[in-house]
Amino acid sequence: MAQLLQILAATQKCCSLRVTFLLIALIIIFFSYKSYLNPRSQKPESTQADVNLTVRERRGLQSVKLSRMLYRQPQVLTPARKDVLVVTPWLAPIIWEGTFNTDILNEQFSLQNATIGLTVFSIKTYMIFLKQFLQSAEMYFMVGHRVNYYIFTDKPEYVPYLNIQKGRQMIILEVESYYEHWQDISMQRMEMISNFCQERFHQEVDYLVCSDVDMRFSDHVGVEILSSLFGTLHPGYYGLNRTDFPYERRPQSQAHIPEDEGDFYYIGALFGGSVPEVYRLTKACHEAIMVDQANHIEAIWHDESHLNKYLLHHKPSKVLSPEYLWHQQQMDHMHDQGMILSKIIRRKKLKVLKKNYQLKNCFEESESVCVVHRSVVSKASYISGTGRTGGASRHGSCFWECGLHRGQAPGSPRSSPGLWLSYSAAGHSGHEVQSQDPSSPRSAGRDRGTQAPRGTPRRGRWLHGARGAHCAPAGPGLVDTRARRRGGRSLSGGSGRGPGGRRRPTGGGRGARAWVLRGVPGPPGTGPTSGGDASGSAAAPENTTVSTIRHFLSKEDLQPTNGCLRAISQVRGQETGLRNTWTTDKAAQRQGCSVLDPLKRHLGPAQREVEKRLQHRYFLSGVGCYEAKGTSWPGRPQGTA
Ligand SMILES: CC(=O)N[C@H]1[C@@H](OP(=O)(O)OP(=O)(O)OC[C@H]2O[C@@H](n3ccc(=O)[nH]c3=O)[C@H](O)[C@@H]2O)O[C@H](CO)[C@H](O)[C@@H]1O
Ligand SMILES: [Mn+2]
Repeated sequence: MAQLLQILAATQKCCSLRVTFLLIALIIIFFSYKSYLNPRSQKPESTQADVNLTVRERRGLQSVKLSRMLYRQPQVLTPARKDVLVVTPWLAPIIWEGTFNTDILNEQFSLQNATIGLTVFSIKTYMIFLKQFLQSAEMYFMVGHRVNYYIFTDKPEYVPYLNIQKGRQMIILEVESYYEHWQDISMQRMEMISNFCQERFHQEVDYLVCSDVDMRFSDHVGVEILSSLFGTLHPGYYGLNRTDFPYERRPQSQAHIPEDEGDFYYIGALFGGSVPEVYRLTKACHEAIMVDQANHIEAIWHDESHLNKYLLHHKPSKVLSPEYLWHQQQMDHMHDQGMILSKIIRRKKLKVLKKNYQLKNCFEESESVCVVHRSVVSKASYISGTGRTGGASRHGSCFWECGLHRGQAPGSPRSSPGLWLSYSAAGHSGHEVQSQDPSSPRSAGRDRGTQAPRGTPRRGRWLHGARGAHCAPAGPGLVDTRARRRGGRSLSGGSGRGPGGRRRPTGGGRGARAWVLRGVPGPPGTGPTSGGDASGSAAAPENTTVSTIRHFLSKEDLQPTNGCLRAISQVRGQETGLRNTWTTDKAAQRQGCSVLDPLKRHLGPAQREVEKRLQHRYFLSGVGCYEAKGTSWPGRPQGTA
């Protein structure tokens, strides 16, 4: 009996031990499963570390450690989307919400240990869009993956300081834009991207995403978009016949596409792929642009036309649906398209910011860039783009003013009349006006925007000389890479040219100045993704966030009160007449579009002078210079079926 009791006790002990072990094992399994099931809940750095280990082990031909994922089985009899085309005839997926599993994609992508480069251009006044673009990218672009932002700008000192996430870098590439017209600047991107692919991208990143700057991310854009070559469907032309696409139709242009060809109409604002593919694309487009230039023809939609030609002959391996680029302003005027898309678009991932294409106002309040037009003569009155009057305006993270002033501009160290534009980060009430005497020889060249024939090399530059003190962006983690790069491998183009020296005739790449801002974990609440103030401006060094761009007009150019608007209308009329390619485009004319050219023939000497001296042509053309008959939306011909 005693023996029996002993055996029973031993069995019980053994059982309780087993139960304890079982419980511990269950707890371990539970926690590890939880994190497998929800990779997004993992910290990006721990995911990366894990993946790195896996990749290292695999590369060293050691054991492969693959994580276990649980997800819904693909339903072979239930298509993910029935309402839209999800694959092209050349078997490239068209990326629509509902067709992919982000967690699987993230996990698989992490195994590649790849870095993504996001190129964006903020040349001249387009700097106004950069902060919001970057802030939103920090929230939504490739979250959890390594990202290099490549910011091409002619004004590195105006690049906003942001606390970027760990594993990300902001690389400011100083390039000189020697073009007067926004169309040229837009096209010049092809050349610059191709140059920098050779120069550095191929060493630094695996994929490139090339984007406009006048946009903001409004939802997640992740690795689902990446492939060797991708383009994005233009929302304005979704579902139209190829004959209605605004391809370049003149056979004289390299971008020419005949009416019986074409798959889709791709938007110029978002494309990308692997570095070698993006290099091929941008190089081919740049070369085609150069041939066109030599033949005195400019494709109807500039780089976008050439992009469309390229993607027709080099089929992209992925196509992004219009969910990736929402253009509300255009949709408002393309009723049918808006109707079609509103039914099928589940998410709007990138939104084009509003630009005021009308003549009425200098600027318009857009989603979070608030712009106030101020006609200041004797009394300070403010007229906002939305019709509000009185006082300055603060909205979102930016504060903007534009207007005329006689006398002292806020914070101006000297009094001079002029049209000026200033911006400052939220939380900063002051203005910094960089004074420049309009009559000084230094300001007579580039800064004043004297007209030069297209492509003419120009002397002088913003960033050297007396204003050097303001030049280098400041801020924690910011490294001027010039020294390192000069000391490193040889750069075929040297360092460009010295102050006052001659610009290289090609546009950027070799020898450009660059600064790198590395993402470091900021104090809690300061990062844009940490749920705090999205402006991230609390720690911003003054020089990089508070800046002013000034434009000078002489007194006689401007009439009181409405002078600003009048001058702008005149310049715009002039510019439109000079530049808009629709005039010669029969297809556009057939669609009832014409160029707004009310003032071209009526320009007197004074107005010509204004036109000559306005260096903010870009800014104006950014505001808009088109008008189409029968619609208030200008821009493109209406693609009615
Ligand atoms: C949303 C969309 O449809 N975008 C395309 C469209 O016009 P957009 O009206 O969007 O062109 P845009 O004025 O935004 O110019 C394109 C880009 O060039 C850069 N930029 C331009 C001018 C300037 O002074 N400074 C500067 O930095 C900037 O990054 C800008 O986002 O057509 C262009 C060519 O006609 C391009 O193909 C754009 O990608
Ligand atoms: Mn744009």
